[in-house]
Formats: sequence, structure tokens, C-alpha cells
Amino acid sequence: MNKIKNIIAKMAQSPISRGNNSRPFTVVVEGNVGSGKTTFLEHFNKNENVAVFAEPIDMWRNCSGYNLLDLMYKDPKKWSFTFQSYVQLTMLGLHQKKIHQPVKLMERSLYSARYCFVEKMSRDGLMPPASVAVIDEWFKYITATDEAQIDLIVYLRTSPDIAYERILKRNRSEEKTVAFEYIKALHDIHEDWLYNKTLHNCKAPVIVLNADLDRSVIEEEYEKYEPHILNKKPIEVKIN
Ligand SMILES: Nc1ncnc2c1ncn2[C@@H]1O[C@H](COP(=O)(O)OP(=O)(O)OP(=O)(O)O)[C@@H](O)[C@H]1O
Ligand SMILES: Nc1nc(=O)c2ncn([C@H]3C[C@H](O)[C@@H](CO)O3)c2[nH]1
Repeated sequence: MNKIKNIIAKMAQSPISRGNNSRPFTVVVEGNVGSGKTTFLEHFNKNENVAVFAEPIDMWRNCSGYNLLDLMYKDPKKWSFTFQSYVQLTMLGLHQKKIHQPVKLMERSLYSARYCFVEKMSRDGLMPPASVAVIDEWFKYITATDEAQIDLIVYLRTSPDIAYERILKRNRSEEKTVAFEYIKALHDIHEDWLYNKTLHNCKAPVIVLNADLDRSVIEEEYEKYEPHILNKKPIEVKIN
């Protein structure tokens, strides 16, 4: 039976979706706080065929003069809905951005905002169910259109302790109150979403990179998957 499944898989080898001529091949890089996403983007930013979009953190730090990221970390119960509403708006803006390059590479996405961060706030009782419901209605409305289609997820998979070590070293002012337990919990949610695949059905194929590797060797890890990220090589869809 497995043999037949594998033959079908091979026949259907054409990748899940390779974008189309009206839309670039869209790749989102996902991972815990401190997993090295910015560093990953810098590697691909050198490629003229790739339009790279970092997380709009500067917009979150200054929405009409308000630092919503700081407000959220300081009092998540009070500010989670405000912050996540703005995350959803700003990430939609990046999903919709028109580019002339064949490949769009985004740091995070509407999907991790909803599936990881809102999920975590909901589980911790920091966002009331009615607020989660409103965020979720917006998320479902937007993702029912083709405004936020993605073709590939790159998961920078880190051990929570290594991610936390990097956060402390980077020492971002708003993250001073971030505890290891939060990073551990975010790691578990990313694992369920992108590795164990038990949280939401992930339609786009996922490439998992070992992001624990130190900066001195991690470029080789990036280069291993460059053909897939540049849409030069289809992702083999494994049928278990
Ligand atoms: N492979 C690596 N080895 C060692 N240090 C790294 C590595 N990748 C990133 N760092 C360092 O860890 C810190 C976090 O990296 P980076 O900002 O790329 O993470 P991030 O995933 O973008 O974080 P965030 O989700 O908070 O934006 C930075 O100080 C960066 O220099
Ligand atoms: N609560 C919450 N919801 C999000 O959708 C979200 N996306 C990113 N972040 C936090 C992680 C880093 O501190 C910092 C930069 O990634 O912003 C988020 N926090």
C-alpha cells in the first residue's frame, strides 16, 4: 500500500503551489523569539530575485506615537487585543505588498500571529475569549481571500534555552520582562504547529532548519535549502 502511496506522491510531485504569474512565490520564515529570523533574512537579502520583508516591529513601536510592543509586554492583559489587532493589520499590509521580484520572503506572517501568539495569550487568559473571537473572525475573513497566500514555510527550529540566551544577549528593551517559561511555551506551540503538525492544518509545505547552529556555520544550513526557497526545486510532499 505504501508503495502505491509513494508512486502517487511522486506523480503528484509538482509542488503544492509555486505561486503563479499574478503572485510571487511567497516564503515565510517562522520561529521562536531569538531563533535567528533576522539573520536568515540578511542572508537572502543579498539575492536580487528575493524581496525581503522584516517584521514591521518599528510600526509596533510607534503607532501614532504609542509603543504598542512595550505596552503589550508591560501589561499584556490590558493591551493584548490592541497589539494583536495592529499586528494583524501590519502583517496583512506586508502580505499584500506588490513586488517585481519572483520570490517574496517575509519574517513571520498572519499565521504565526494567530496560531502562536494569540493562541498563547488565549491559553494564559491574557486575552478574553470574546477578543480572541474577534481577532479570529478577522483572521478567517482575510485568509479566505487570496490576499495572504503562502507557498512555503521555513521553520527555524531552536532549543528554547538557546533562543533565550540570544534574547538576553540582544537585550531588546521591550523584552526585559520576557521569562524563559514564555519562550519555552512559545517553542512548544511552534513545534505543535510546524513540527508535530497537531495544531491547525498547515497547508503550505514546511522546511525545518536546525537554527541552534552557531552563526559561524549556519549559512551552510541556509544554502542547503536555497533551491527550495528560491523556487528552483519542488518540495517533495511525503505521504506518511
Ligand atoms: N546562528 C546564530 N548563532 C548565534 N547567535 C545568533 C544566531 N542567529 C542569531 N543570533 C543572534 O541572536 C539574536 C537574535 O537573533 P535574531 O534577531 O536574528 O532573531 P529573531 O528570530 O529575528 O528574533 P525576533 O523574533 O525577536 O525578531 C541576535 O542578537 C543575533 O545576533
Ligand atoms: N504577542 C505577540 N504577538 C505577535 O503576533 C508577535 N509577533 C512578534 N512578537 C514579538 C516577539 C518579539 O519580542 C518581537 C519581535 O518579533 O515581537 C509578537 N508578540
